[in-house]
Amino acid sequence: MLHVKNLTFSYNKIPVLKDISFKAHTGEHIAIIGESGSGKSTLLKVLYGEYDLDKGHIFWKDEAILGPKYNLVIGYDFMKYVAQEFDLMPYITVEENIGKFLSRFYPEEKEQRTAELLKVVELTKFAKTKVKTLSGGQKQRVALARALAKQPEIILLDEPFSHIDNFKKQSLRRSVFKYLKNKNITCIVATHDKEDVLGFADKMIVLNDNKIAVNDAPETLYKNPKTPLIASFFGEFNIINKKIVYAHQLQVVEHSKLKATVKQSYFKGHYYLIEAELNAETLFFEHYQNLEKETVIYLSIEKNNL
Ligand SMILES: Nc1ncnc2c1ncn2[C@@H]1O[C@H](COP(=O)(O)OP(=O)(O)OP(=O)(O)O)[C@@H](O)[C@H]1O
Repeated sequence: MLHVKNLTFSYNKIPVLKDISFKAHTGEHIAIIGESGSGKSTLLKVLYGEYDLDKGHIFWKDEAILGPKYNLVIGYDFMKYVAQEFDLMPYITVEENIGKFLSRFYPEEKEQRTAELLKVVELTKFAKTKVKTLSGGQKQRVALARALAKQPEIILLDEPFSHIDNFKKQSLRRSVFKYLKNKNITCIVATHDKEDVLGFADKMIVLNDNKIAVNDAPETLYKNPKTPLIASFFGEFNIINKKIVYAHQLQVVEHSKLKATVKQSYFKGHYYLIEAELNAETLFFEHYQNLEKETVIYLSIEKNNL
């Protein structure tokens, strides 16, 4: 288990992370979310032992994770970290990069393991390609596979699919997260993308104002978003009568107290997102068809429609 206790960290004088405490059990998947600059990447780096803490402790099982003041070499064998900037070896092939840290003394095992990981990151076809000729997304996948090569007990992933196109992203995400679960590898993912969280994360930690605002199951937070920051992670929402109402919870009805005027319709695939004006405030709702500008409509809140 990863145990973070009252962690405070600052680069200079002002703390970027204040009094952070949480646990991650073996095999658990924890997502770290928060606005840009909220300290997600910093938290991962600190967990990896890249910096010394101002206060607090980090433990993996019984071992304290310590920063450079105590460790000549940063990092631990049981932990891998995939940063946003991946430092691969450009002049060797994809499979050589992945196999780099695997023992040469067991060539068959090395080959098998490399093939397994190439499959997980969907790069089998590129095994013999030199890394310098790959795209950003392909390089990101090599970095992931390389981190998994010597199976870690815990992996820290910073925006792991940010460079990967939408065609590949869904299946790759499923493949990588399924692999981590099957191997019981604890995984901490910093992300902006709700698709990395919903359906995969056991817990979601929201960083705000340098602290943990909430730490709970994504489903619980989605169904009962206590703050606009949490709701905004899941999608478009409105504040109506001081309550958070997702855009998809509003329905057009024949008559109601919520009378709005359509200002814009955005095609979103299986629905349209409609921007409307209600009491001089902008409001968003989802509708099955396009609505003409200046159409007057009435809305009702379907609280059960989550
Ligand atoms: N090496 C550094 N030295 C000084 N300040 C830093 C350093 N790295 C980050 N910061 C500051 O720490 C704060 C948190 O940055 P961090 O990169 O952890 O945020 P983030 O939530 O990961 O952001 P993003 O989502 O944009 O990647 C920011 O205010 C940033 O400017």
